[in-house]
Amino acid sequence: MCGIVGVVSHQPVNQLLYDALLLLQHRGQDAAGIATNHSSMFSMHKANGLVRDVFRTRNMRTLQGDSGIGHCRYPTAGSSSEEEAQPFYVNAPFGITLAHNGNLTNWEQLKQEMFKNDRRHINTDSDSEVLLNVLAHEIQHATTGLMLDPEAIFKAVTVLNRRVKGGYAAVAQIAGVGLLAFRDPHGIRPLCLGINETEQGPEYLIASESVALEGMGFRFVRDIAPGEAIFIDADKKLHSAQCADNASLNPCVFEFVYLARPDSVIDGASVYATRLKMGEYLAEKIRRELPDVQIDVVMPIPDSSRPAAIQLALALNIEYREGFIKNRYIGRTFIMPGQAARKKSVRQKLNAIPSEFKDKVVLLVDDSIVRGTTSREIVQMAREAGATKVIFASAAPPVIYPNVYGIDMPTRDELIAYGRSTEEVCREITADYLVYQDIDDLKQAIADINPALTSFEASCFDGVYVTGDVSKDYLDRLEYARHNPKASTPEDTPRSQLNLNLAATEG
Ligand SMILES: O=P(O)(O)OC[C@H]1O[C@H](OP(=O)(O)OP(=O)(O)O)[C@H](O)[C@@H]1O
Ligand SMILES: NC(=O)CC[C@H](N)C(=O)O
Repeated sequence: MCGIVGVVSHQPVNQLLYDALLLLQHRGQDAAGIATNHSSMFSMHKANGLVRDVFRTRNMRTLQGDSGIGHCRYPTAGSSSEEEAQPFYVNAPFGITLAHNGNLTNWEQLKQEMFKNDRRHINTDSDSEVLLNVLAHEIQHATTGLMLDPEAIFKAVTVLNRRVKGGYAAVAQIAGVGLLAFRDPHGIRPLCLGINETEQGPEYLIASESVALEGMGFRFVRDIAPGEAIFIDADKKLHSAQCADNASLNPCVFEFVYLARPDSVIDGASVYATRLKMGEYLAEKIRRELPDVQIDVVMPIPDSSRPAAIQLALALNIEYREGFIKNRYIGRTFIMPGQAARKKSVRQKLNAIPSEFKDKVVLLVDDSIVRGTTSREIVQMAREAGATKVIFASAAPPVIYPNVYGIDMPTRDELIAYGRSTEEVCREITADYLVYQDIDDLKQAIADINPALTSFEASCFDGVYVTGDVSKDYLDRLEYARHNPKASTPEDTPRSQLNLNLAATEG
């Protein structure tokens, strides 16, 4: 779940892209990058770090042009090395830069195809570099001569959508030609379009979340449809086309649970409103499951669980208090690479106010329990602060399957609920009671806000992979690669493993 942004303006766009990335920082804290286009030249700067640390004035000065793209990264494929920071660039055809949010499930197979059939060299283990090369190859094929019209671009995206599997929302810029944005045919990752009417004509901003449009003074126009591509040409004229054979909307439920900012609206549903609803449904379950437990106070684990906790307290008519204070200078711990960094950060990030806990039965509400790093520490901290009983409630169901579409939960053994009953997880996190949201209630909480949303990508909870290419073998291989990082590149992967992968992705 990286943050992506693309803009076509009448003014220099460097500051606008920087500010938009700051608004998307919660989607990726590992690396950031901007590429701008000035006539037929690109300028690019990218590095590991937060947006505010990556760009210095001298870098900003070099980012010239009135259109460009930006990215903040949370790695899902490859590594967190600087070479894999985005945007990526290829020089042929025309010169293209690309920024991608999501994860391709067949990137290794595509990488091999690119090399063997298309003679394209891919220099990293990033699936996003593969996506760019597929796009470049298909644009090359769809074009004759030096003219590149919207029809050829949409044809290229149509073929790309047939070749590429997984979750992807992308913005790409073709040097001197225009800005392209596209969303995968299952509509897993979000992408929306905004407009700013000026005296010189309209300006367009495309971003992962609506918060980036509003924050930059653009008016939200609409979400980009699954399988749709939008192209804004050099004259700033917008073209759009459906580029998928069988498009269907299956937004990722984890965007609503945790990833997105609450003030964003994704696919017609306010993230904040869906989190309130999650709190309501969770309250009903607590009422059913713990009818005899006298709870004194409801507390959120800041930040993401706050709306659910507020509404839950209201529904149960229990006092809502903030017992944990978050250090606002520590980033989001779930999206940090490495378990050691995550563990250390929980206590640095959250501190308890003892008077709020002393001699109380507290109900702690979190948006989700993934590895259990946060909940384990938090329950202990609540007890140390004087709570007599600690009840833990999760606004999302148990996470038991890996996510392969852009959230870094790749191996089952990292997930605390994998292979454990609710009682066993409760024991692991040392809580007195543990209540998880039901999956149907989670989906309903989102559908209550936008009834047009009838299907979701909820694989980490229900094991249903909407792209249809993720088999048990595939997941086994992913785990093997995760546990044996040296063997994770196709060149180093044992032959048998590679065959397994190709069979899994073809099947
Ligand atoms: O079970 P775990 O693996 O610990 O993951 C779940 C936790 O991680 C997130 O917190 P984070 O600090 O990332 O973000 P937040 O401030 O937005 O809640 C989330 O809100 C949970 O508290
Ligand atoms: N979280 C994401 O969207 C990651 C994008 C891409 N797969 C990467 O690892 O850079």
